[in-house]
Amino acid sequence: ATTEYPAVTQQRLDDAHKSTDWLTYYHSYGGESNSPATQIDPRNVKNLKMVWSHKFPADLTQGFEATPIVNGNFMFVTTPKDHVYAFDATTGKKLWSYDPQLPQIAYKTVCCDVVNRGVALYKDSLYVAMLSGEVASFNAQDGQINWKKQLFDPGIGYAFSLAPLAANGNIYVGSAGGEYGARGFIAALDAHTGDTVWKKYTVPSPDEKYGDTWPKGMYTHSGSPAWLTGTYDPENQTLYWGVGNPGPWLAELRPGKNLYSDSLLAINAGNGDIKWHFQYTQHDSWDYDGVNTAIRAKINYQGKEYDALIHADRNGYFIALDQKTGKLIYAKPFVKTTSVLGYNKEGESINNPKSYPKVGETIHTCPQFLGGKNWWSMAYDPKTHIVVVPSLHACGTYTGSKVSYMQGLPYLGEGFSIYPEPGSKGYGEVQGIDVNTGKKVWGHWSKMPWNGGVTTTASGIAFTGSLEGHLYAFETKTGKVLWKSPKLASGIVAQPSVYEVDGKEYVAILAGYGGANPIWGGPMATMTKNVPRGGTLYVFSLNN
Ligand SMILES: O=C(O)c1cc(C(=O)O)c2c(n1)C(=O)C(=O)c1cc(C(=O)O)[nH]c1-2
Ligand SMILES: [Ca+2]
Repeated sequence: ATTEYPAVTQQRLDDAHKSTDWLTYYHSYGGESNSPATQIDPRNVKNLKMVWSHKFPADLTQGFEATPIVNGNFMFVTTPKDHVYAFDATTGKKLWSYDPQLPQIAYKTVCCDVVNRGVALYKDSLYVAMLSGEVASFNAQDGQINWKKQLFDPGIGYAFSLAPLAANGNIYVGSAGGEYGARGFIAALDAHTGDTVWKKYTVPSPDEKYGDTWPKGMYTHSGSPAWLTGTYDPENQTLYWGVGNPGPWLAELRPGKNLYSDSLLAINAGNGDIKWHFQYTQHDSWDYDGVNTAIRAKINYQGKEYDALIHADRNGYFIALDQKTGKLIYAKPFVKTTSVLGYNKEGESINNPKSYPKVGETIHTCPQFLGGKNWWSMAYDPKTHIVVVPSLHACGTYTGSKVSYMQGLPYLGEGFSIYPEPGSKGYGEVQGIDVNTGKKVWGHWSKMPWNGGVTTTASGIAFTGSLEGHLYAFETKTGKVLWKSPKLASGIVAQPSVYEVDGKEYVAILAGYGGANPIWGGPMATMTKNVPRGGTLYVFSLNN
């Protein structure tokens, strides 16, 4: 029976890493995507059975990318085109749903499918950011709208694709639009009223610090979006938020380091001030968005303890940074890397001059633009100090072309193609990486790309789904396949969530192939053309 909605207090969010709910995008503020649940363990996981499923309207044929968010026995998911659904997490009974019926213009400047990655919860409310530029607050219990705010006009270059982050009375969002030259921003809205508390552009204006890392006048159409949810340290109220690719893609048109493109920002959550930055890729010409999650982790590297941030970058490096200073601890390639050759003592990327395309010229480099890993959440199990990373082994060509900025139109100046990384056993590899060394300890290969996010549990399991449509349970420590679900109705590009209600543990996953790969993947997309489309939510549990 559906009960009263339990308020998501700040205390519950601060303690979310210890919770068997799934209250926030990465389960916890630290970004671990690691549940303390242990009822499903490596021995009994083979007995998992589907307990309920929900098929979404058949006209939603795009990518289902949301992580199911669970509070008590309420589960919330979003679908392509920003529909919101609330279910009873134990029975699948639909409690309420909302279709914003976005106008066509809302889909105009969306680079990589009309996706939504999920909701944020705070107190009695639920928050969604939409492709149209709206951020909306709902009563989580019944779906009544509290407020709606428009942060930008649809169709001019911006979109929201991310799940918002809730902390200390604020709702944090970041913009997409790197492929349209839309100058990126991160904003804090008052959770109660929706009023903007602060808004910070990711590219400084000429009079601000680092404004001189761009040619004069370019900052107004500089890309550098912030399209994935950041992580957070509640103790010193610092956000760790990634910034995407600079615009246009063709670096030749914008001499300089182009800060803060492809960087991690440590941000004062109260006022938006930048405490430090680390630029993963300077002067990017390959769409190596630096938005991928930076997980807070205690590591021991070469005999020294660090409060670190660990991150698998699009540029192919697995990176550990010092949380306090943003200084580089290590950077180790996890796929073949020929654009960025390494990092110097100052922590600057050393870029291969031969990997820069010029107008009318073609270069080959690795990884290609979707990166060694795209936005797909990795999961970190502190007990084994292993992080499980969905990686992509692909290289490609880039050809430079002339481009000028036009509001609302693509701003690339490059054409591109994709081919398999020479010598690799497929496009996809789920990797177990020991954060104390930065080195791979196991790999599970697949011919097709692996675009599913990962969730680990305290019992030593890593759950993640394949494009073939199977949810897998790997042993976190060894990569051994412990269980594989029957083939689901579509391929998986979302992250599972794990939760308990009334002492029973469940695993939830959205199947519904889509996202960037089928749109931009060329031959890599062609090999996935038989993956059926359409979204279904599946929930598994032990039959006891
Ligand atoms: O620069 C940007 O603003 C931006 C936004 C997004 C997005 O919002 O989904 C993607 C990308 N870039 C991108 O480069 C990319 O590879 C990508 C993949 C996906 C996806 O959902 O599968 N989104 C995006
Ligand atoms: Ca991009």
